Parts: sequence; C-alpha cells; structure tokens
Amino acid sequence: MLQRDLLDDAMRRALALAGRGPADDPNPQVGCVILDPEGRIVAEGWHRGAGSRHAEVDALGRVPEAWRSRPGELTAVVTLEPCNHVGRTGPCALALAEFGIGSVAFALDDPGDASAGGAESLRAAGADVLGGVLESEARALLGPWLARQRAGAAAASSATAPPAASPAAAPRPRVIAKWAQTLDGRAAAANGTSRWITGAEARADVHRRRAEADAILVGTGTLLADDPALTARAHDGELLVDPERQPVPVVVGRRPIPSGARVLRHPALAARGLEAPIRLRGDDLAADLAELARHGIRSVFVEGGPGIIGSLLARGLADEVLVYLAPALLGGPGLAIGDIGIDDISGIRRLDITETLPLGRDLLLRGRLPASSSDPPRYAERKRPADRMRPAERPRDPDHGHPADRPHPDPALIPATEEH
Ligand SMILES: NC(=O)C1=CN([C@@H]2O[C@H](COP(=O)(O)OP(=O)(O)OC[C@H]3O[C@@H](n4cnc5c(N)ncnc54)[C@H](OP(=O)(O)O)[C@@H]3O)[C@@H](O)[C@H]2O)C=CC1
Ligand SMILES: Nc1c(N[C@@H]2O[C@H](COP(=O)(O)O)[C@@H](O)[C@H]2O)[nH]c(=O)[nH]c1=O
Ligand SMILES: [Zn+2]
Repeated sequence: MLQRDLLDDAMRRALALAGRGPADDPNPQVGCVILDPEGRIVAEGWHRGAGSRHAEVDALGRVPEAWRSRPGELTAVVTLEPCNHVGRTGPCALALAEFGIGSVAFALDDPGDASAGGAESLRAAGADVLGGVLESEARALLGPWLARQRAGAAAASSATAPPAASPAAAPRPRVIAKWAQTLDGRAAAANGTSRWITGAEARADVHRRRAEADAILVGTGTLLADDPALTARAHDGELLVDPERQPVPVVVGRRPIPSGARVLRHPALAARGLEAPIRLRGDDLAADLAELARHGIRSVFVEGGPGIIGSLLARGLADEVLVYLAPALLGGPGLAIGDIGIDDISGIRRLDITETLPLGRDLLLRGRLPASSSDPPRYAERKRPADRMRPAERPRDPDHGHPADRPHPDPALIPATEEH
C-alpha cells in the first residue's frame, strides 16, 4: 500500500471528483482516482447518477494502455467502499478484481446491507485493501445521502410487521407517487378511461421525471385498463434515454400480464436480459420495495393507479407525490387515490410543497410527506380471496411460465449486464 500522505492527497482529489456528481440523486456521490507506484494519478472517474457507470468502472475505463499490462502495481483510491452487489450496474469490487488492481484504499464503509462487503471480496481476490482514509471528509460530503439511507431503512422496518419474519428491514428505494387528476380529484372517467386528463406539456414533464428513476411501477389495474408503455420518451416516441438507462418496469398484483401488453416490449427489458417486467404480489409493499432495493433499485416512479398509490400512502411508503392537476371536471367514482386509512379530519396528511410548476393549462404540485415514514401503519392490508387459495390454485401467467403470484422477483431477474 502506498504511503498515507499520498493516499490522503489522492482521496482529496477523489472527493472533489465525487462532488461533480448529482447531490440529490438516489445514488451516492463517488469519486475514484488510480495511482501509479509513485502516487501519480493515471486515471480518474466519478459517478454521474443512478444507472450510469460507477466511479471505479469509470476510472478503470480511462487507465492508459501502458498500465493495463501492469495492473498489480496500481492503487485505486475511492471515496466509498466498492460495491459488492448486482444492481443496475455490476459490482465494482468484481470489476477491480478482474482488472487485477494491486491495492484499493477507500474512505467510508458502504452502509447498504446488499452492497457492502466489497473490501472483503477484494481481499479474497488478493488485493491489498485499506478503509477509513479521510473518512470524516467523505462523511461530510455524503451526509445527506447517508441520512436518506437511514430514513429509508427506518421507514421500511416501521411499516412492516412482524419485522423478524419479513425482509423489509433492508433499505427501500425512494418512492415517487405520481398521478394526473381533475380539479375534483378524479383520475379516470366512470368507464375507466383516463387518456388524457393532462395536456402535452404536463405529460412531457412526466417523461423527463420517468427518465430519472431506476424503476417505473404500476398496479395490474392500470396495466389492464391503460396498457401503458411506461417508457421515458419524447412526444414523437423517441426514447429520452438509452434502453439501459430506461426505468425498469415493475407490475404489482396477481393478475397476469396479457401476452400483447405494450410493457412486454419495454426497451429496458431486453437491455437487461429480462423477459418480462419485475412482478411483485403487493400483499406486503414494504417487503416488496425492500426486495427492489436489494436488486440495486434506488428510486421508483409509481404511475398509479389509485389502488396502489393509496396503499403506499396508507403505509407511509411514499416519499414524494407529484400531482398533475388539470383544470377540468369528471365527477363520478374515479377518485385519484383510494382509501388511505383516514377516518377523522385529525388524521389529515399535509404535504410540504416543494415545487409548483405551470405546464400549459395544467399545474404540477410536488410535495414531500415528511411525517409519514414514522407514522404507525394505520391501514390493514386488504385481504383478497386469492390470499386464501393454496399456491397450486393461484392463477399462472401463461405467457411467462412463472406463477403470477411470485412473491418476489427472482434474484436472477436483474443480471449484471452493464458496464463490466
Ligand atoms: N390519472 C392517472 O394518473 C391514472 C389513472 N389510472 C386509472 O385508474 C384506473 C385503475 O385503477 P386501479 O385498479 O386502482 O389501479 P392500480 O394500478 O392501483 O391496480 C390495483 C390492483 O393492484 C393489485 N394490488 C396488489 N397489491 C395491492 C395493494 N397493496 N394495494 C392495492 N392494489 C394492489 C390488485 O390487483 P390484483 O387483483 O391483480 O392483485 C389491485 O386490484 C384505470 O381507470 C386507470 O385508467 C391509472 C393510473 C394513473
Ligand atoms: N391519464 C394520464 C396519465 N396516466 C398514466 O400514464 C400511463 C400511460 O403511460 P404511457 O403508455 O407510457 O404513456 C397510464 O397507465 C397512467 O399511469 N398520466 C398523465 O400524466 N396524464 C394523464 O392524463
Ligand atoms: Zn459500484
């Protein structure tokens, strides 16, 4: 391992590079420099936000040809312990080990249950590993992100009972619940049609925000009523981001996805080697979200419908709401959100409004739900007749050859297809 003062200097540079990444991203800001045996920088990298290359992989990609035959002489200096899990990108610990890096110095341990363990993996692969280099400086940079991680873990565990029997103690992704409604709070007409309540500018804003999320989620009610594409695209249909950066579609509920559903052609599927959207049953949404987090999904854009959004709000599992308000009226039964477990006005949930944005004739109201995560769950998960069926009696999805009631996505559903 290089001398400590050389590592400290390199870590300062890595922290400066980390700061170039987005501060309010679901992913941490991470920087990486690669040093020669004299402590000179031969390559640099940083993380540009969820879905893009991690800092280590970015830096490895920039190592000059002359050093690629002598990787054991190089030292990677990273602000966060290299990740060890398969998420939207493959594990950096593996990328460094496969490169043949000689030494790795990092500042902060990775706090994620799923992503931690990179140092151990690297040692097992024969690298010289040192943690805690300028740890307090890195902690200062990543303070807001670390706080969000802790809040996510607390929300997941407080919203689930009994904790011991559930995987929900893991952090969950950031959940953004979005819907479009009329002034009288309707999200659909009486016959279930809802296209379109809002105008083109509002919908373009939705697509820009879809593009920022790791996953896009709907309930089976929305899937069957609307046959949504769930891509992030421009008005002419062109994708706003490449297929590998498109949000991965997730469908909650037991009913099967029809074989002709547009979501089966979602470009994120082929880009990640998936045959179908991730399926979640929805009986325990906190556990379902924790499962998504274990697959490296840090943010979920929930496109409805009213049933799923109501359940998320009732259980304190939505961090943010985006309400696109159209100056129109529908009346009737198509309320924008379902029961959220409030009987008395004292239970009213007030939002902190963080953005109001006119979009053509429509208006976006963006709000945070600050207290929701610590609220005790108020809403008993609904019991559906299917809950009482034996597994063999539950409907199967004929198109994908797996049970439609799969409790959690198969761990193989999100393979390491990117970057490495
Ligand atoms: N204006 C807007 O922004 C939007 C409007 N819509 C409209 O909403 C209507 C569909 O509403 P809705 O059926 O409520 O749609 P949802 O997408 O919320 O689907 C509800 C279904 O999800 C499944 N589910 C699984 N777990 C849960 C849970 N914990 N809580 C609630 N549901 C769960 C159930 O289906 P299963 O039996 O399969 O398990 C349930 O029937 C359509 O008319 C559509 O056009 C939809 C989206 C957005
Ligand atoms: N009706 C309605 C919305 N509906 C949402 O958009 C989904 C359709 O997605 P896609 O097929 O990808 O365009 C639909 O299933 C529902 O989730 N959104 C809005 O911004 N405004 C609207 O008026
Ligand atoms: Zn990584």
